[in-house]
Amino acid sequence: MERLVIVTGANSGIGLALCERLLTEDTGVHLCLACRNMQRAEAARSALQASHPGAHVDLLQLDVGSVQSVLTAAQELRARYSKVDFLYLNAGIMPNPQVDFKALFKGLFSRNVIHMFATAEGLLTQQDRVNSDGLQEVFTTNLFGHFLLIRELEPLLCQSDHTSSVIWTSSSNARRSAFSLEDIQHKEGKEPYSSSKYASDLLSLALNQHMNNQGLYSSVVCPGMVMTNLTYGILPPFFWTLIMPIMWLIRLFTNTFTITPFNGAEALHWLFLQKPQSLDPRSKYHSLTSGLGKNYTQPRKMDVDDLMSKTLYLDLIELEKEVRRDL
Ligand SMILES: NC(=O)C1=CN([C@@H]2O[C@H](COP(=O)(O)OP(=O)(O)OC[C@H]3O[C@@H](n4cnc5c(N)ncnc54)[C@H](OP(=O)(O)O)[C@@H]3O)[C@@H](O)[C@H]2O)C=CC1
Ligand SMILES: CC(C)=CCC[C@@H](C)[C@H]1CC[C@H]2C3=C(CC[C@]12C)[C@@]1(C)CCC(=O)[C@@H](C)[C@@H]1CC3
Repeated sequence: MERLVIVTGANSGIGLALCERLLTEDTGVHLCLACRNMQRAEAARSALQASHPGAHVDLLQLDVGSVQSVLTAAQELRARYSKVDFLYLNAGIMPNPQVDFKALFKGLFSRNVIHMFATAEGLLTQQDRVNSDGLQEVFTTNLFGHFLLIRELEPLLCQSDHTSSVIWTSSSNARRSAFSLEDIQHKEGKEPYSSSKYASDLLSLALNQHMNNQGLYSSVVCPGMVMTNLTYGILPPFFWTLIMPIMWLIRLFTNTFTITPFNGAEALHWLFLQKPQSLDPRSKYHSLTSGLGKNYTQPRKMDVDDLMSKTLYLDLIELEKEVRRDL
């Protein structure tokens, strides 16, 4: 039977590469590209249909950073479809990134150099802002908008005799110490990206605990270090041109430098082929590329605990009530 796959942030980078790979895997797949910019979404659909003539590709206007847009988009999805098989929560932002060059230089000569290049730990800060809903923009885009979307799509995701998969594009940059239950939106700190990705790891665990019995399964993925609009935004273009040979060299020493969106989409694609019941809710599934260019997926245990994940889940439900009240 035709499977319906919704991908947020599908017009570029890892999301678009995933769509290409899914259509190559299964020409019968029914894709829905959920994007904030319809011109870019149209361009993505044209590219997909050029390489896969006759592919079934729908478009949906969705800005996950806006509560009203999520509610409107979910209403449209409920009107269009009777069930959802895969929901890839992939849209994400890292606004105004700053690289700590002192830490980078120090790290280059430390024993942690591989870890530093795999996770960017201690290297990156961002400048967040408050959106028109009065919420932190990174938190809303990377986490809360997607949470709201799941809640709104429950009738399509949770059905008897049917399982559905929700797959978060998280990151190895997710770090417990960047996240606080006292400040889930990360209003205070300078690492909203890391905080939001750690929150998605926690939330995925909670979703499994609350919703497996309704047929919904959640997983998290790290695509590795991929050259996309998000990464190109971190340094000026001339700098990237300068260090690109170094990036390919680093790839020989670490399997986390997947570099191309096709490689980065490896674990997202791999999860499409698995039975959701067979997956480990406490593992993050990493896209990896060997020095010789072989792609593979590897589960790695996450640094998450049940109490934190449950508390975050309840806090998000509370926040959901508040934003609905304020609409
Ligand atoms: N690149 C990397 O090395 C890594 C990336 N990731 C994660 O992968 C995911 C995909 O990013 P990547 O492909 O790298 O980067 P891109 O910038 O290419 O893709 C991000 C996508 O998200 C969309 N998006 C951003 N904000 C919104 C919004 N408010 N509503 C709807 N769509 C939105 C973008 O749309 P638009 O074109 O309109 O901006 C774009 O399609 C992100 O979640 C990112 O955090 C994780 C680890 C590493
Ligand atoms: C090669 C030299 C000398 C400099 C480049 C340093 C950084 C710009 C680069 C090193 C590790 C990278 C990295 C990411 C972005 C670019 C780096 C900081 C990510 C943060 C991108 C988004 C993610 O989610 C992470 C998994 C990436 C981790 C590694």
